Amino acid sequence: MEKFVIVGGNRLKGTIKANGSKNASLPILAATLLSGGICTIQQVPRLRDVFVMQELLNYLGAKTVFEGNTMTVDCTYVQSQEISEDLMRKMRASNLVLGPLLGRFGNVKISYPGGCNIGSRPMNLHFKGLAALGAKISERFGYITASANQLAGTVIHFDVPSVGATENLMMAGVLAQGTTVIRNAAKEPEIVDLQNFLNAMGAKIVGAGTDVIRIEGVKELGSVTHTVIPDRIEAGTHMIAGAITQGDVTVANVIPEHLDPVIYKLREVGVTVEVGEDWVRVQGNGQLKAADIKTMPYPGFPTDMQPQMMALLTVADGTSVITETIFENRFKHVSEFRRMGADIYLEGHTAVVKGVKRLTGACVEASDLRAGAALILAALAGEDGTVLSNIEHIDRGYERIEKKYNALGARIIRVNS
Ligand SMILES: CC(=O)N[C@H]1[C@@H](OP(=O)(O)OP(=O)(O)OC[C@H]2O[C@@H](n3ccc(=O)[nH]c3=O)[C@H](O)[C@@H]2O)O[C@H](CO)[C@@H](O)[C@@H]1O
Ligand SMILES: C=C(OP(=O)(O)O)C(=O)O
Repeated sequence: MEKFVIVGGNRLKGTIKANGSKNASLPILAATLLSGGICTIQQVPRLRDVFVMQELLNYLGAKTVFEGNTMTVDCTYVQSQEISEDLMRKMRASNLVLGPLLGRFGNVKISYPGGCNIGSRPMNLHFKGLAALGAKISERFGYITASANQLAGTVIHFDVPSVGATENLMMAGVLAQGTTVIRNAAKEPEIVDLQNFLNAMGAKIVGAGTDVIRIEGVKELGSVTHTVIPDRIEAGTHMIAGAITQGDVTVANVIPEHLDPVIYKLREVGVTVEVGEDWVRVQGNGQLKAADIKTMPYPGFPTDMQPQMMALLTVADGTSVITETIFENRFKHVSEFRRMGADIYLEGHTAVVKGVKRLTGACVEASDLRAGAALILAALAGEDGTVLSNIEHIDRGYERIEKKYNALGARIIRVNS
């Protein structure tokens, strides 16, 4: 098992480049299953979840080549529409093959996906939407079977805006007969990227980025080359690395608008943030001030940045209130922060964080991807050394994060023990 040994106390300085977005790459790679040709996807991050998606595509009969950050996917000869439980359990985003396989082949059998333990993460909205398009859905022994001779467009209204359900429904709707309308759709930038990818393949979708998405069904989809958008969550994590170490960090390869919720919150906390065309620069200004946060669907403050922002607020002057509204179990990092000397009171969906002068080193565990990233940030600002275990969670979403931070002056060693 690998661990990180982190020596805190160094100010991070310099430029760090964000990779392509994990959460945009995964649905786009799943969407290649809809193509009768070869798709070339650029700026794909080399992450554990992406490798799992590649394994999934190969398992289904696709031919994939992943060189550098470009993945070529040929789904011409995809045959299988049934996926083993072992493979499905490797990540949450494996559920994104449901829509495209059903749309193209009219038949799919998968088990429930795995993924980070941050909440119950049901799939009822995916199933309700697909059933509204005419699919017959059944569940038996943990397996879900969906079938339809021909999906037919209709109006779907989500109870809550779900990113994954919006993506699955878009991918199922592109080859459906007639028009599919998704109301109360999720508005995340990764959904806009998926729309752009599908449209470049020949789909007719408008409205991604708003809460109404309209899809005119087409007969087939072709080949395309597409560049994935930069990862706003990775970029936001690096911004906090600059802020929490009172450093001076420029994050390159970003779409600043996607970072607005983080930029405005960091300014409220007293951090200087300069915004360029495709970069942001973060400078620590001495004292950090408390601020309240409520996670919300985009363009609200992202739940995927909540643990990292909590790390920053543990050392801010005053009391911050953090409310998690998206996932009911996304506070597992709190007990680990406490081991590092943080003063946090937890009640239900709310964490009350009283800032302390400094965190101390400790032996802590990453319970999930962003909790792990947040513990790195806390350790960078802490006194002494921290040993962080379960770092395989972090490798799901960050490509060699220790290498990037060490280039800015951090001291993080990956050890095997
Ligand atoms: C690969 C990927 O893109 N993952 C992101 C995606 O996850 P994911 O797509 O799984 O998250 P959703 O947007 O679906 O979840 C949002 C909320 O909807 C609920 N829900 C969802 C589906 C459903 O059928 N029924 C239901 O009730 C969930 O429990 C949650 O409370 O969006 C989340 C919310 O921004 C992010 O944290 C994840 O990083
Ligand atoms: C929760 C996340 O991812 P996933 O939905 O793939 O578990 C995340 O990226 O923070």
